[in-house]
Amino acid sequence: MENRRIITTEYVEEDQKIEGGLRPKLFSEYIGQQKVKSNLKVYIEAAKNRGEALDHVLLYGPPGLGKTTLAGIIANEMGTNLKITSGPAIEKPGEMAAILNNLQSGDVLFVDEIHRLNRQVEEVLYPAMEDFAIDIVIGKGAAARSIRLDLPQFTLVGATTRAGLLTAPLRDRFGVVNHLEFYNTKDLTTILMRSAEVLGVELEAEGALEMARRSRGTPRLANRLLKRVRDFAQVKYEGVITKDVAEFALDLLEVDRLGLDNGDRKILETIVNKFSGGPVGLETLAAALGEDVGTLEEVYEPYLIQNGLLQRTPRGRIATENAYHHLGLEIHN
Ligand SMILES: Nc1ncnc2c1ncn2[C@@H]1O[C@H](COP(=O)(O)OP(=O)(O)OP(=O)(O)O)[C@@H](O)[C@H]1O
Repeated sequence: MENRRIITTEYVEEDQKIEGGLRPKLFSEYIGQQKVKSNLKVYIEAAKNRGEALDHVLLYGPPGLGKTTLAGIIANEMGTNLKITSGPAIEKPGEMAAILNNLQSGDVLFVDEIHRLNRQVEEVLYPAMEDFAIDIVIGKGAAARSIRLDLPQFTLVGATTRAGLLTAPLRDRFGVVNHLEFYNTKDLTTILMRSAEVLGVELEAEGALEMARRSRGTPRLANRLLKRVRDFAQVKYEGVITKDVAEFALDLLEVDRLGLDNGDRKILETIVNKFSGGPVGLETLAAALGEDVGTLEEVYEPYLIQNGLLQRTPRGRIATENAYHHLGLEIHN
């Protein structure tokens, strides 16, 4: 789909420049997600009191909601180190064994996109998570034997866009499972005000509110929009982001009042125009859009569903009445 660069909630290169300094390091700086925070605080406190590593944590939810950030906070609050890797980056069981073997006592190992680990690599994790040990096979054929290597206590923090994508044996080994939700406008406004302060941008409350509304519940996107609108304000409006500047810039970027971009609207329009409003199966819809099924389901749909624009039914996807209103279309039954 065209024009995905700004609105995509997935990590893109330009985020690297802005995210470093903005990433909260402690719970006190991490805005929103109250349930997740208070849940984790209790477990961290208890683990610290027992002098043990924190139980393994699974974080799931759409991209850009702060899973990596939370893993860093967990390590900071536990007073340990964070090691970061991802499912697709580890191809061989030996690579996973080496990573585990290099951990220090209490370390937090963050595995992003953990559902994308291949089966053999995943199997290395089972004894590591359960008994803090790895089994290494030495020799071949009839002479092969397995030796067990002890590991220090560590905490695995796994992140995935959908918990349902994990195999049952892996999912069962997480003691703490947390779902990250889209942020509300108030929390996003606070995040934007904080980011503006860190970046030294003059942002008026109304401007922040306008951007928050259009950030599709996602801090990563809020920060990216802030940077785009800041550039705009610098060139045209003496650097101050007012409500008018925010509105003008976001309209220009074709991010609408619900935070939808051309790509989102195209999904809804396709259901309406090509499939009479649905129901249409996910794969048929993906083919009609020329989009990957997984991306459609994990990245685009959650926000459209959350906003009552799209419904998932057993017979397929349906564009809701709200979607017709939002697109300015009439419903033909
Ligand atoms: N609760 C929060 N408060 C303030 N800023 C936040 C919060 N959550 C995330 N952010 C900001 O959003 C950016 C993106 O967060 P992060 O990289 O942790 O997302 P993620 O869920 O790990 O995404 P992905 O799974 O796609 O890697 C961070 O750099 C941070 O600046």
